[in-house]
Amino acid sequence: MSTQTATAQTFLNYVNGQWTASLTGVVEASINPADKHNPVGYVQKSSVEDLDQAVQAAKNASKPWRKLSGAARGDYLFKVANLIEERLEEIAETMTKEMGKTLPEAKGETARGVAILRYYAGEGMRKVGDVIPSTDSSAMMLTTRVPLGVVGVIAPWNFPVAIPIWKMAPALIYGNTVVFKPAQEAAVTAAKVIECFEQAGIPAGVVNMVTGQGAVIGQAIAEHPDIQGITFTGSNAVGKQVGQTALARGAKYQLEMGGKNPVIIAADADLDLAVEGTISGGLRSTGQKCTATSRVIVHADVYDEFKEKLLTKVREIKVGDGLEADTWMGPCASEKQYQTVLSYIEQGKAEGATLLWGGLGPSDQEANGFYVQPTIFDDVKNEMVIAQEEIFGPVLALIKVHSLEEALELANDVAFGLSASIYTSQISSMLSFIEDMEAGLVRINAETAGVELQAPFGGMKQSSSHSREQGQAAIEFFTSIKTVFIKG
Ligand SMILES: NC(=O)C1=CN([C@@H]2O[C@H](COP(=O)(O)OP(=O)(O)OC[C@H]3O[C@@H](n4cnc5c(N)ncnc54)[C@H](OP(=O)(O)O)[C@@H]3O)[C@@H](O)[C@H]2O)C=CC1
Ligand SMILES: O=C(O)CCC(=O)C(=O)O
Repeated sequence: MSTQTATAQTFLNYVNGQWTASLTGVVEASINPADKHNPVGYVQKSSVEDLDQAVQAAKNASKPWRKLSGAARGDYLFKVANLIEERLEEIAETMTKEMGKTLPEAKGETARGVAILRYYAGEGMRKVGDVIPSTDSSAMMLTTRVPLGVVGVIAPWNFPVAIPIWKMAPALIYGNTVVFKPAQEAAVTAAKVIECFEQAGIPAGVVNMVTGQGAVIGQAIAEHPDIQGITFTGSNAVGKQVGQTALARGAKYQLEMGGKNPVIIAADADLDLAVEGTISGGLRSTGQKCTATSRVIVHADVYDEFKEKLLTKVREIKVGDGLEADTWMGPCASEKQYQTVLSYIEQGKAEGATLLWGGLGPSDQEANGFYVQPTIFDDVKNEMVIAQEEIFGPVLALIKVHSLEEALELANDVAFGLSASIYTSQISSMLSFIEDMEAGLVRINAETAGVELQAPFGGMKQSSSHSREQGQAAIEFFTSIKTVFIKG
């Protein structure tokens, strides 16, 4: 699994049931964004040859795994869930050190991973098909489902436990084997999750992990002729490339990408609740959620009051190392993310938006970590870049409107359609919002983030490839329907 050096551990790939060093012999440091001079660990910078070995192992393991009963596959997932639960504190602490979210958030996410595993373990005992009347009265017609074969999982760093699990658990329960490429940024956390699969005794080759650069390992997954399905979460640019590569060779693919999620604050909203939801939706995890609130569309009648209440609460936010008990918001996950956020803040100022609060890293911590203060822009116009592009940082853009119709028009006037929320007490406004909002997840009097594992999750427009993950919806991606006609 790992070797100890004087400073930090080195984590290996997991291929065919063995912890294996990359053929390249090259490792990369995984940086702690709150303490950039102390790596959390070293991970393999693998080559396409390493990936080929993992795919071969997954291919070899495919038939025996597919032949197991769903209940037997479920038993393995229950064991993995128990092992992650036993190591919850350690895994969550690694996550906080590796990508910066606060320890309570990391613990919550790890517990969510456990719950997802248990949910899909149970799926092994649920129905997979229907009986459909045939026009031939002496025949029987039914549907069953078969796995795709080998599934490639390309995961981001922002939910390093939950996202890989919500892709791997359904892949496995429906009989697929897996080659997992975590984000290099969060590969130590990923290795600890994979250790739990190993400890659960999952057969060799059923789950494999290869770390390395996205442009090398991720691209090779998209291109590999022995990978039949690819599930991806990350940026739009990379997602579309993965989708096009998969389509060109006839592989199935699923993409979950960006968002530019609005919250609408109606004139009749409970403003305290709306402030709470805007802060939690926009700034938790340092705004690094695809479901994070980034546009705050407020009715003119309550604009000033809402703004004052929001400012009062945002001023109280303590930014710091996510391991410290009094920290509310951790650093950006990486230097790249930090630079991206700062450049969007500069762009907002240059475009003429008014910087109400934040905009800089707290100076005493800056030298050691990638900190950005929670940031609020006022006087934002929908055509500004900060109102159109995903920032993936703790930046809120306030936009004033004069009616619900105008709010909905602006809310929909972006390329994305992942999540959206409204704060209102009027049923008619709720109904208009549900009907007219172009988003895969619409939430009333609740923040834009916060996905429940048993419900379908995915976006409209540029936010996804239009499939859905999680809950019962996952079966649609991870299986193919086979229609069976039996004539006696
Ligand atoms: N929807 C979401 O939840 C997420 C959205 N994003 C958005 O993307 C922006 C950039 O973040 P970033 O981490 O660079 O996102 P990426 O899309 O680059 O990364 C997501 C995953 O794809 C891999 N990858 C990178 N390049 C390729 C490629 N050519 N082919 C296949 N896989 C590849 C990455 O590997 P590696 O990182 O190891 O190189 C990682 O595992 C963020 O600012 C945010 O806007 C980012 C993360 C999650
Ligand atoms: O809001 C959530 O709970 C999930 C967010 C998510 O899926 C993501 O950021 O990729």
